[in-house]
Amino acid sequence: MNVEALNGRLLFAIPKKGRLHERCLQLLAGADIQFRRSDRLDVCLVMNHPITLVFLPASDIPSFVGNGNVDLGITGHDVILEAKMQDKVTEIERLAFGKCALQVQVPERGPVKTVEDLAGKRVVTSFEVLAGEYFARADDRLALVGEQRTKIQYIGGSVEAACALGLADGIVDLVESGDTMRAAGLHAIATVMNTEAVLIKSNTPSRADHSPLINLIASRIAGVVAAGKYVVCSYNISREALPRAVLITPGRRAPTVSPLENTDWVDVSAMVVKKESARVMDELVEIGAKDILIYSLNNCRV
Ligand SMILES: Nc1ncnc2c1ncn2[C@@H]1O[C@H](COP(=O)(O)OP(=O)(O)OP(=O)(O)O)[C@@H](O)[C@H]1O
Ligand SMILES: O=P(O)(O)OC[C@H]1O[C@H](OP(=O)(O)OP(=O)(O)O)[C@H](O)[C@@H]1O
Ligand SMILES: [Mg+2]
Repeated sequence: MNVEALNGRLLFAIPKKGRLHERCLQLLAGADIQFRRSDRLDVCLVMNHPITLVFLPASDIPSFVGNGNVDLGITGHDVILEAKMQDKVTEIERLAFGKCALQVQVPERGPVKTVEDLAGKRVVTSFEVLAGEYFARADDRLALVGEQRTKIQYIGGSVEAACALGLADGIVDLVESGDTMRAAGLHAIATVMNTEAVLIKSNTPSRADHSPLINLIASRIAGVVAAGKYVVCSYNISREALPRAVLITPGRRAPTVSPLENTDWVDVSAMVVKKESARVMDELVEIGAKDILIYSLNNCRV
């Protein structure tokens, strides 16, 4: 890769592996950001925009973006706070994937039942900053000082094994389905924070002004995210029941209502949150709607 080739290009950091990688590639495809990544190469030119993609570990992306080495990035909200970069980056868009919770976990069959029981003991985590802040508050509440305070130890992975190995009395780690936690004989006793993947930009871009391109990419990505969250619901309803129907499907701005030829019925279509579409259909049936159809969206701009 020729360094010259990077000049003037927007640098966009993408997680190179892990839980966020595959979903990021889908998002780039949906936003029509085209590239060919040769084997193992972590820097790659986008063919149809003046953008260079940089593939990095998710936890390194906040500081690259925050320090202005990279203009734009996708990573977890959790690792932005862990890297203390929340004042150096702007979260442009929540991406609705990579959702999980950072939780305090202890052995299911053990003496520790609460955060207060665990305070002062040994906690192992990959999130030493967030866990440190959380337990510092607990220690302060309990007026623990010096050696009495919670001992936070960092390990890079497989944190869930720490209690069984005798390294820790509790851990702070991410939980999505809870399968990892349960398999390790642990259960959660508190939530430090909830997280999801976010699109971020640097507050101190160190190179050319890429604002128009950043806005274009952000708008395309927002469209792909919205298309995954909404469906279009269309149905026929009598004019008399229309006011009730509009309450059920208010749309994002307002529903589209078109008259049906030679009847006192109308055809209504509106965007509906995907997760709520079954309930919405039930309610429409109840007020006499007919021919209720749900369409999924490939892409949209809202
Ligand atoms: N089980 C999960 N479900 C949803 N999101 C997750 C999960 N685990 C991690 N994440 C999110 O993904 C981010 C990166 O974590 P991940 O474990 O995927 O990366 P990694 O540690 O670099 O990769 P790997 O674990 O494959 O070595 C986390 O900071 C969090 O925001
Ligand atoms: O609640 P669950 O659905 O089981 O997901 C939680 C697990 O996912 C992540 O691990 P990852 O797969 O990244 O492996 P790692 O521990 O090697 O990072 C996280 O560190 C938890 O261990
Ligand atoms: Mg991991």
